[in-house]
Amino acid sequence: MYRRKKDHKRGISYSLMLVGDVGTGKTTFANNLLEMAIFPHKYAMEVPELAENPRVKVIKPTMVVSYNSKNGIPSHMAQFDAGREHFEPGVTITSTTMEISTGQEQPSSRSSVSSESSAMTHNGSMNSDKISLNLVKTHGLGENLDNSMCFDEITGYLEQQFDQVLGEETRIKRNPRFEDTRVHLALYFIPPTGHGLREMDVEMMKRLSRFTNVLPIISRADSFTREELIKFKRQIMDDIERFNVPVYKFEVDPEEDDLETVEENQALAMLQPFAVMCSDERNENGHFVRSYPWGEIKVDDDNVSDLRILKNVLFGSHFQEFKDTAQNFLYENYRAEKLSSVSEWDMDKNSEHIDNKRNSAAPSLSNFASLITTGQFKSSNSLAMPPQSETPTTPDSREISHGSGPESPALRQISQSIRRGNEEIINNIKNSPRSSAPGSPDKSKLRNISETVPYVLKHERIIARQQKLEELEAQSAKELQKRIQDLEKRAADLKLRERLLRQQHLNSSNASLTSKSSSTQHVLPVQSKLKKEESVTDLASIVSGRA
Ligand SMILES: Nc1nc2c(ncn2[C@@H]2O[C@H](COP(=O)(O)OP(=O)(O)OP(=O)(O)O)[C@@H](O)[C@H]2O)c(=O)[nH]1
Repeated sequence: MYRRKKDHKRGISYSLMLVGDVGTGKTTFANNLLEMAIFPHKYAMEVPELAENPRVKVIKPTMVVSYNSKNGIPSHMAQFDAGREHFEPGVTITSTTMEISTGQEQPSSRSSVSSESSAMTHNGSMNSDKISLNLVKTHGLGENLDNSMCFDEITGYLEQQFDQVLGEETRIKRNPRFEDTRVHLALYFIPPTGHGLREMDVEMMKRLSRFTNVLPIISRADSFTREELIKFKRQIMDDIERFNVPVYKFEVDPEEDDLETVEENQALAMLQPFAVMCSDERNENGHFVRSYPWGEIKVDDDNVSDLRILKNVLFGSHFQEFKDTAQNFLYENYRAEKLSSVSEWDMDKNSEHIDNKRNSAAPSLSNFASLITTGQFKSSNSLAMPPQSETPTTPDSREISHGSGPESPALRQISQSIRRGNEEIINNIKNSPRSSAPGSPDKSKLRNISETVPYVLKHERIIARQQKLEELEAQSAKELQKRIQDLEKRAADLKLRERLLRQQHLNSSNASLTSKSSSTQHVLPVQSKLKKEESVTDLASIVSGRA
C-alpha cells in the first residue's frame, strides 16, 4: 500500500534506452514518441521549441551520465550539448527524466500517452496516473573506427544501474530517495541497409540483452517499398535466429494467456522487427508528417510505419511485462551471479594483484571474505589502508598467498567455506529477513554485508576500469613502438636509396668524364683514375680506367 501511494505520488518509473548508429533517427523517434520537440538534433541550427505537449513535463533535463572515454574521468551529470557531441571520443550516454500524465482528465486524442493510460488501467497493471520516464540515449555509436569501446561504455552503464540497486538492496537502512534507474527496455535502431544485420548490430544487441530487454527497430522505414520491407524484416529475423541474438520475443503461453493476449502477441511476433518512420514536421492538424514532392505521409499511418503500434506496446500492452522481465529475470540472474562470485573473485584478485593493492586506499575485498566467515570486519577503517600491526580475525588471502601459494588446498577450502557462508546468508536474507534477534551475529553479518557490498561493487568496477586503461595504454605503446620501427626502417631505406642515387649520379658523371678524356686523347688519366677510385661500387669504370 505504502509503495503504491509512493508510486502514485512519484509516478511509476520506467526506463527506456535508445541505441543505434548515428543518424538512424533516434532523436526524431524520441520527439515523436513524446509528441514534442524535446531533443535537439546534432547538427540542427535551431533549438526546437519545448513544452508542446501538456502531458509531458521535464523533471531532469538531459544530462551526460556516462563515463566518457577521456582518461576514464567521469563526466557525470554534465550538461549535454548536442552540437558539441561529436568532439567527444567514444560514446556519450545521456539521460532525461520526464513525468508523463496519464490521467483521464486529459483530452482523449489518439496519442501515446492516452493509449498508454487506457491500456494500463485495462490491464490492471497500474493505478497511478503518472509515469516517471527516464529516456537514455546513446550518442556517437558507429562514429569510431573501433566501436568496441562504445559497447563497453554502454553495457558498463547498464551494469552500473544493476550494481546500484544491488548495493541499495543489501543495505540495512535503505535510502528512501533511492532512484532505480535500471533500464527496462533498449530499442536498437537498425539502419535501413536492406542487407540484414551487420556484425556490429549482432554484437551490440547481444551485449545489451544481458542487462535489459532488447527490441530491434528498423529506422527510416520509408526508405523501402512494401516488398523490400517484408524482405528486410525476414532477413533480420533470420539473422537473429542464426546468430542467437536474445531479443525480446512476443511469445505466448496458450495455457496461461487468454485468447486476446495470444492473438495480440501472435500479431506482434509477425510484425517484428518494428519498422518506424518519424519526422519533426507537423501538418496544419498537428500530426507529425513527412512531406515529399509527391505527397505527405503521416508517421502514424499503419500502412507505412509501425510507430503507433510500437507506442502502444511500449506504454500499454507490454509496459509491465518489460519491467517484470528486466527486474525479475535479468536483474535476479545478475544478482545471483554477482553475489555468488564475489568471494571467489576476491580471493583470486587478491593473490594476483597483491602488490598493487597493498597501497590502495580503496576498500579491500578481503574484508568481504573475512566478514562472511566471521561476521566481523578486520578493521573498522576498512575503506582505508589496514594498519600494519593489526591482526586479522581470519586468515585473509594475503597471508594465504604468502604462506602456501595461490593454489594451496587451504585457499580452496576457505574459498568453499566463504561460498557456503555466502549462500547461507543470501538464503537467510531471502527467507527470514526479520527473524534474527537484535544484536545477533546474523544481524551484524548482514550489517557488514550491507556496508561492504556497495564498496565491493564499486571497487570491482574501478579495478576493471583501471585494467582496461592499462590494456589500452599497453596497446597504444605497442602500436607506437611498431610505428617507430616502421619509420626507422623507412628512413634507412630512404638513406640507402639516396646513396645509390648519388652513386649512380657520380657514375654517370664519371662515365661522361671518361668518354671525354678518351676523346681528348687521354689528357688526364691520373686524376680520372683517382676520382673513380673514390667510388666503391663503380668497379666497371675502375677496371676500364686501369685498363
Ligand atoms: N527518411 C527518413 N528520415 C528520417 C527519419 N527519421 C529521421 N530522419 C532524418 O534522419 C536524420 C537523422 O535523424 P536523427 O533523429 O538526428 O538521428 P539520430 O540517430 O538521433 O542521430 P545522432 O544524434 O547522430 O545519433 C535527420 O535528418 C532526420 O530528419 C525517417 O523515418 N525517415
